[in-house]
Amino acid sequence: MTAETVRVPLSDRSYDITIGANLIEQAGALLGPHLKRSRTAVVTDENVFVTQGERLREGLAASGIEADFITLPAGEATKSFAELEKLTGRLLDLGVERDDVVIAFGGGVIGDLTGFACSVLRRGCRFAQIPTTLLAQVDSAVGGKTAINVAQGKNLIGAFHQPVAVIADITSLDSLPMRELKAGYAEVVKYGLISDPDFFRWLEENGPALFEGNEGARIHAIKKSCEAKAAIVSADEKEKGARALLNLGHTFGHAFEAYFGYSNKLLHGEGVALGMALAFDYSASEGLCPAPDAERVKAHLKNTGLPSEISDLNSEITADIIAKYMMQDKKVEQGKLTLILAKAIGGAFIAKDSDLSTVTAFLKEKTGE
Ligand SMILES: NC(=O)c1ccc[n+]([C@@H]2O[C@H](COP(=O)([O-])OP(=O)(O)OC[C@H]3O[C@@H](n4cnc5c(N)ncnc54)[C@H](O)[C@@H]3O)[C@@H](O)[C@H]2O)c1
Ligand SMILES: O=C(O)C(=O)C[C@@H](O)[C@H](O)[C@H](O)COP(=O)(O)O
Ligand SMILES: [Zn+2]
Repeated sequence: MTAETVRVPLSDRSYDITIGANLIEQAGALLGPHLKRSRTAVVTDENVFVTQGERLREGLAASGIEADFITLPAGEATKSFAELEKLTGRLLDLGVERDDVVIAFGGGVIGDLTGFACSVLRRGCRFAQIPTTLLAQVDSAVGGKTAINVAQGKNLIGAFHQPVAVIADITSLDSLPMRELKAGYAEVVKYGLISDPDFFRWLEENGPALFEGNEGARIHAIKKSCEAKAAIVSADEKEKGARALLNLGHTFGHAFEAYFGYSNKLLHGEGVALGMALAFDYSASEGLCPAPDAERVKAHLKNTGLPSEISDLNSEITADIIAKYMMQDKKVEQGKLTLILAKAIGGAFIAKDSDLSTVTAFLKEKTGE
């Protein structure tokens, strides 16, 4: 099967996303043109190192590139100040230079942390993304948002820093646990819900094939997702406008992730799934979206095994706690919430000046308070 390429056009920061099977074996050939010397640092996590590390070492060595691997703990808690400090120290100890290309090899946690470290290392060094989760292949490896989490909220300390290349090897997904695959799928569904009802319908029909490992279905879903994200990012790199649409479900979802302390009680994609369900329900409750559309969204998430109601979390969270975290969202303007709502499946829009008390009342109904 030949590889597909999606371009992210961003003037002098443009890059290609290469999507296909067995690309890790070709990593040296794909990244070689970006490297100024035949040595690189690879940042990864324990699980990826064990399941995929040797493939990458050999894929680089095949082109004469030597790699120093830095292996971090797996999981969301790694997107922290403490790990950032350790990682930048290790990259400096290795003598990584501004013109070097550090490779982020893993899921969104590794990509976001490594990208952020590279944005500040010697005031900015280059990096490439080799995403190994579905979530990272369809979303986090693309677009240049990098960040760590803090107690106040998700991704609150970060920078925009674009990679020089993205290599999405679908065969890396073969070792990914099903729960992670499903969490990543939530971000795929997001693109259908934002602006592509036909793609949402395709997912309703083909989601199961994707989970069963059908290569064609995986490549199609990843390519469609990357095309959608590339179009939005190239039009609005720094989220001054339309890029906020990519945040569908995130103002709610990030609040739940922060409440659970960035633990594996709730994965990012699971939070996004629940957040999108709430965004559609809230839109319906405000008379903005037909109720059957909200029901259809929730049914698809539920059938996939993703959370679609707050009660699915089995927690003591209250509407006020959710609202407190929501107010830390980066889209807040002059003390007012910005939400991504929908007028239909495929009809998401940006709602500035969203009223916190109306949202809190809606959440109270949802939590049963
Ligand atoms: N920058 C962005 O635009 C953006 C977009 C979406 C999400 N994110 C961020 O991405 C993060 C979530 O990313 P994620 O879902 O990839 O989580 P993750 O990076 O924690 O990876 C999920 C789990 O899968 C394991 N893993 C990864 N690849 C594997 C493989 N091929 N085989 C076996 N195990 C593997 C990891 O070790 C980890 O345990 C969140 O922090 C979220 O905020 C960022
Ligand atoms: O790329 C974007 O823009 C997104 O919003 C993609 C999201 O899926 C991603 O989770 C992002 O990190 C959230 O952005 P944030 O600005 O709310 O932290
Ligand atoms: Zn996300």
